Amino acid sequence: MEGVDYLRDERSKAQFDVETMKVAWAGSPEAFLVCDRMAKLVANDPVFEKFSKPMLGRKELFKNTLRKTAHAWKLVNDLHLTEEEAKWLRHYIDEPSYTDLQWEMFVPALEGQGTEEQKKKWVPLAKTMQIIGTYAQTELGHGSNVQGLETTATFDRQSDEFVIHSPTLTSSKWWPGGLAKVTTHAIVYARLIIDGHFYGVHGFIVQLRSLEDHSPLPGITLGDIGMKFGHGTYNTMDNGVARFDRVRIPRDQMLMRVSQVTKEGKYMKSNVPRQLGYATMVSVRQTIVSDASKALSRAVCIATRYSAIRRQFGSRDGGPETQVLDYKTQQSRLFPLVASAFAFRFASDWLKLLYTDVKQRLEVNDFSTLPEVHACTAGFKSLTTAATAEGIEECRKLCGGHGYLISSGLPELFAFYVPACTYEGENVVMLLQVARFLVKTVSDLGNKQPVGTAAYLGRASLLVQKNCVVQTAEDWLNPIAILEAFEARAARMAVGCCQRLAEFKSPEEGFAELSSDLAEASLAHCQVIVVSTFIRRLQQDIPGRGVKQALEVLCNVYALFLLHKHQGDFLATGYLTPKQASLANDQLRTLYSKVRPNAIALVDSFNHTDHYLSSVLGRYDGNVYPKLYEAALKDPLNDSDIADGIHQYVQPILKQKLHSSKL
Ligand SMILES: CC/C=C\C/C=C\C/C=C\C/C=C/C(=O)SCCNC(=O)CCNC(=O)[C@H](O)C(C)(C)COP(=O)(O)OP(=O)(O)OC[C@H]1O[C@@H](n2cnc3c(N)ncnc32)[C@H](O)[C@@H]1OP(=O)(O)O
Ligand SMILES: Cc1cc2nc3c(=O)[nH]c(=O)nc-3n(C[C@H](O)[C@H](O)[C@H](O)COP(=O)(O)OP(=O)(O)OC[C@H]3O[C@@H](n4cnc5c(N)ncnc54)[C@H](O)[C@@H]3O)c2cc1C
Repeated sequence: MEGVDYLRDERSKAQFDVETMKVAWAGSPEAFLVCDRMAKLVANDPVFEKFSKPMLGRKELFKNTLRKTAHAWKLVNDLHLTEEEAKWLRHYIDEPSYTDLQWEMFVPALEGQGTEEQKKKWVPLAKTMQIIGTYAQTELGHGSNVQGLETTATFDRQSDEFVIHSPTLTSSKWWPGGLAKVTTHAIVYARLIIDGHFYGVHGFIVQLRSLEDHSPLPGITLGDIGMKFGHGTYNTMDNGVARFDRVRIPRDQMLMRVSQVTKEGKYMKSNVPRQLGYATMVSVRQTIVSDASKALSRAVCIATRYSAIRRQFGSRDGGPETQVLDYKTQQSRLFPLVASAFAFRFASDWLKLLYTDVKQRLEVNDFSTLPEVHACTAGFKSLTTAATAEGIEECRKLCGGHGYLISSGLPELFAFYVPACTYEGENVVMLLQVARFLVKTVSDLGNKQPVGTAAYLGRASLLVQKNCVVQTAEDWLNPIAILEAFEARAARMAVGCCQRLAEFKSPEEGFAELSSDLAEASLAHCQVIVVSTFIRRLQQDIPGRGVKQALEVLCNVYALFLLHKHQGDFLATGYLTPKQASLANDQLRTLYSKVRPNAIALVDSFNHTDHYLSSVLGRYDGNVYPKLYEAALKDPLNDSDIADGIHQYVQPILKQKLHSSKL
């Protein structure tokens, strides 16, 4: 049999209806149709070809992306695509570009932090791409500590302008996407100074380049920050540096939803919290969670298909060898990642609802749920990006040596993905934000009953006393048992940290000293929410033959895999006995056997095109070896039998006269 037959055979074993699972993955029939249409539009358009990318130099990579982005914008207009469709189009083109910043950060920052008047002026310009903007917050010297930014915006009462200035080398804006060569405008975050007084960091709309000839405006120095990790992925993007030498902008270009500066130079605070200035980051963190499920689904699709084709050992009497997918070790590394992709997908759907709700509330100045939403977006961002980055690397290893080839699609996916652990809030820094929320919630338990995602902490006194009642491996299939185990572990970790915090001279000192434990407690809290979201999703109506059952198996795999991975926490906090932890692992092994017949169908449900996967190993048709060979032959080194440099550098060595008899 060939790879093609192996996958056909695997598909015939599926115990659920793949077409309905595709809809469950996409979120709704409508969402499925949009994704499917956009994926095919990109896959069938030769402009979006990407197999030649690994061979391109930096300048060609960048220009190639400009060309694709221009073509995409033409399609958006010619085909009258909606914003949602255009977002999917960008996603499937699969190349970081300035438009990511334009649509994911510049427009949301204008919409979220601008006044009605500002939005009326700037948003239409941005949405029609008459201006192209980026989000210029991070500096050479500070990224995580936003309040530590050094760029200044000094109000000049006489001219009714702000003077944007970079006073030090470390105040240079550093990293913003598109800043180096493309963007005409930026939201520049700077310390506001009026009459020598500092009023904190605010966003300012600054024009960077002439709209006539694209040259930097006077006083502005722009450049690229250099090549980044990997080759053809983030180097398509011109992440940039900007320095401002007393650049003047009109007063009405300070984003004034949160606070205003009057013509007279009076600083006025609205009745909105200053954290609203961070709202764009909350919005993007939410998108990043959704992107995690997409990136992980892509990696596991490649690794699962290839694992069904790859055979090693186990041949008897000349019969076929064992598919590596049948090895329990392969399953125990791969299936939890398949389950995680689904878990993150459902978590991101739920987070989107939470975010939509807070957005509506913020519009009518209801800020009550902002701390919880901030904690959730920050925590989920951290949990999902860390797990996805690790998961992609695991998938590379699951593909053995071939996983290291660029043609496997995995090295470039990894290089593209890993910065997600850093941008939009470094992952550990984000967990510490969750920790602040947890400590506040637990410390306030006597006065205030927690709600929403923290509601379980309201039962903390009970959860720290109760013990797990599981007696058999089957008991671990009960969602109530699973959820209580996660809640008890998280509550015990949070309460334990709070008790120890009280032993320090000051809360700040305690927080700093216990920050590792607090980050672990935060992760445990986020896992409660992801697991409970998966469980709740399964309580909804899920149509299609066997779809719900297949998802139930994955939900249990996800939860019990986490329980096994973190069993140290579960045991140390005393909720579980070693016997119960071991029963969970027994159940996990049984669950892997249930995933096995559905493995290929599950990854088919992601509906990824071969173009999107850009992987010879993950091809839908399974024709791996001939195509791997074909891809190798296309390498420029194979253009001739005698490569450049052989005559010059190798032959002289081969033909040398040896002088020493010892050699
Ligand atoms: C690929 C995916 C999708 C889109 C792609 C788009 C673009 C392409 C890819 C990458 C682009 C990348 C862009 C960027 O990276 S932009 C730069 C992002 N930078 C950061 O994320 C900086 C992280 N740092 C911070 O957010 C803050 O400095 C930090 C939260 C760490 C600290 O804030 P602060 O200095 O104000 O101090 P605190 O005293 O800790 O906070 C006060 C108070 O406010 C609460 N808080 C903080 N942040 C928020 C928020 N966002 N919303 C609501 N509330 C917030 C905080 O918890 C404190 O509360 P309390 O404890 O009650 O006092
Ligand atoms: C590909 C990419 C694209 C980007 N795009 C943009 C963009 O468009 N616009 C923009 O403004 N920025 C952008 N950034 C910058 C990005 O937002 C920052 O790099 C990020 O916020 C992390 O900040 P930092 O680099 O200062 O890291 P640091 O904060 O210096 O982190 C270094 C280490 O210190 C630790 N650390 C920091 N603070 C604490 C603390 N309080 N407690 C414990 N540990 C701590 C971190 O955990 C980390 O291990 C981008 C970055 C990348 C990689």
